[in-house]
Amino acid sequence: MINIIYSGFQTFFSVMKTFTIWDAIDIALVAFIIYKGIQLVRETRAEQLVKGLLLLVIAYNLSLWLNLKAMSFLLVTVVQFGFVAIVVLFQPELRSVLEHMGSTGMDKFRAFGFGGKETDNYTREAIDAVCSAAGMLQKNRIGALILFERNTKLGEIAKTGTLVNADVSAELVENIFYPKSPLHDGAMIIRGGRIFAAGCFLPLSQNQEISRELGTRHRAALGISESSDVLVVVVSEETGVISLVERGVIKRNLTTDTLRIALENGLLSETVSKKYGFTSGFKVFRK
Ligand SMILES: Nc1ncnc2c1ncn2[C@@H]1O[C@H](COP(=O)(O)OP(=O)(O)OP(=O)(O)O)[C@@H](O)[C@H]1O
Repeated sequence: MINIIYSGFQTFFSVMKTFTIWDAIDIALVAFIIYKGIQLVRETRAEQLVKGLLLLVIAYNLSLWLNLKAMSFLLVTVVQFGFVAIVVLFQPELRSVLEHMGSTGMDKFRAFGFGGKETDNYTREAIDAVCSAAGMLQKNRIGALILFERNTKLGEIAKTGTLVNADVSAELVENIFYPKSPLHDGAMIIRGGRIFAAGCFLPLSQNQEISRELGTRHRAALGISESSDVLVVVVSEETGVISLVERGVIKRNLTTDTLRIALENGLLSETVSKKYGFTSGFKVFRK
């Protein structure tokens, strides 16, 4: 036992002798990438996948160590074919992770004061208009689905509806969602503080854990937020409840004031208040 500990120390010190600053940077970089990877897949369907892959790797190494030839052959084959299957099955998650990486880079760019600010005034006006419209729609039990585009472009989604290209005003938002209006069915997209399109069709979320209380309007909001960095405001026709959806997570029962703060935090390059802690850490409503 003492011999083992002694040889362990010897190996450690011989490695440390050749240890340079570049090795430290190398280790720090790998640790950072692993940490970011865990952050990206946490609380997504991919979390289970990563756990499964880790189990496979452990099982493969065990089978090599125990010299179980048939078992290690089987595991290698599973991993090889499994890789292709993973890319196909988890295409939405992989896409979302890559898009998230891209938008995180963009956020950093904005945080240093480049770009973004010139649209803040339009966005602020759009937030005011949407919050005021949400209050009216809630009062009159009129359903609404409003997307605030951020870094992920929603041009393909806009094509499923009608291009509007108008300044945002509370009256126009209310008008579009008025039940007899031709564009009331579907979602409105706000790009750069202007109404870009309305009557758009969104992909529905396939998440089985979404509460059964939530119908297709809310599922559509969750669906688009799973594959993009959009912020979605939903007003329920049935209950008048105002919700905000971001990255597959829904926050329910907002007031127009808490909605405004959440939107400001999520959309403006200089946020006004972090008081409510939105737009991150939402809890998913489960069954
Ligand atoms: N895929 C979709 N893309 C865009 N809008 C959709 C989509 N599916 C449903 N909607 C909108 O949601 C409306 C139907 O809402 P439904 O009652 O099924 O959902 P809900 O989540 O229960 O909403 P509410 O609480 O407002 O009743 C449709 O009339 C349409 O305007």
